[in-house]
Amino acid sequence: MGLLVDGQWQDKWYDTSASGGRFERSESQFRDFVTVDGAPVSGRTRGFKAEPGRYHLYVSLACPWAHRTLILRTLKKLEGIISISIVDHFMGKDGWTFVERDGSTGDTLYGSRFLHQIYTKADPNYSGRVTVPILWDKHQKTIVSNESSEIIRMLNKAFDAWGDDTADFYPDRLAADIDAWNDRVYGSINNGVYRCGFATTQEAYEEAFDDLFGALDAVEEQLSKNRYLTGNTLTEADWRLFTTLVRFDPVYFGHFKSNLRRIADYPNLWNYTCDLYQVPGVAETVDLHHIKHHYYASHETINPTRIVPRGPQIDYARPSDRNRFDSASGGQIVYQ
Ligand SMILES: N[C@@H](CCC(=O)N[C@@H](CS)C(=O)NCC(=O)O)C(=O)O
Repeated sequence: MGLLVDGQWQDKWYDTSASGGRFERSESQFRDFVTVDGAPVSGRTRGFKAEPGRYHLYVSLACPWAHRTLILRTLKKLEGIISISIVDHFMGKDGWTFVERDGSTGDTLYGSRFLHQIYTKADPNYSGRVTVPILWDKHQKTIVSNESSEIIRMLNKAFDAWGDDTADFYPDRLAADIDAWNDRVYGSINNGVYRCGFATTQEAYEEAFDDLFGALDAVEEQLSKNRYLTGNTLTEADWRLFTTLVRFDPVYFGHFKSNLRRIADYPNLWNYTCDLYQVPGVAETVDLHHIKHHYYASHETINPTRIVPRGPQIDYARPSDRNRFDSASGGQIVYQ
């Protein structure tokens, strides 16, 4: 674990001393957009045109933020349009590294050893964390974006000339609702599990823990009445939640001490997780070996022995009860 300072790699764990033991995620720094016509979006100066074969995703199969981009790439049928490199699951003193094992591909573009070399290729003086995912432009040899929430918006719309233009995970009519769920889910759940796990004071941990389970209760309630977060349409908000839920029982419950309840203890959240897992193509994006080995082995301050637990036994492919919601009924429960 480390970061770049003026283009130089430094091995450093997160510093929570200035925030009362609270983990605060830093803002992503590359925030440009691929657009259909290549014009920069408002407020930005760099423009990137959507073209097949031009862009590349650097991802970790362990990372929930990168996982979102893999799911959108699959569901929008962009596998042949946007290539990928998968980093190793272990993140040690060199940060994310490229090793070919357990399904990791190495850096298929440049053969680099470390992900930080991709950041310094884009900006030799970069200062900041070296995170996945990265959307890379092979033409200009630069990072377009390292912010997953914005990368998935690009994958959803900009490549429709080649991908599946019938699938829209951010429809205009639901945008406000999706944004509202994203806000709640990001702070309390997606980042909430990290706020529990990386807290370094009891107070910071308990604050994050209460917030996390309060939000999970609210989502459970919503999912008792609707198949998906915003009703009967599967949207980006669901995929953003899913990548945390699928890691919850195998990792966050134990490793991050997020252990008031398992997802399997919430009838609606559990069936919803299985339902989303069973959407064609999604199961292939879930790699529990990478997920468990990454967290348990990489976070030495939390798990100094680096032992990866064998359990729990978990079956996301089991039948779910979510088809009790009939799409024609406006999200009301229809018992069969
Ligand atoms: N806001 C970023 C967060 C990405 C992120 O934090 N990724 C983690 C992996 S799960 C990472 O690469 N961490 C390395 C580090 O913080 O040094 C996004 O959503 O894209």
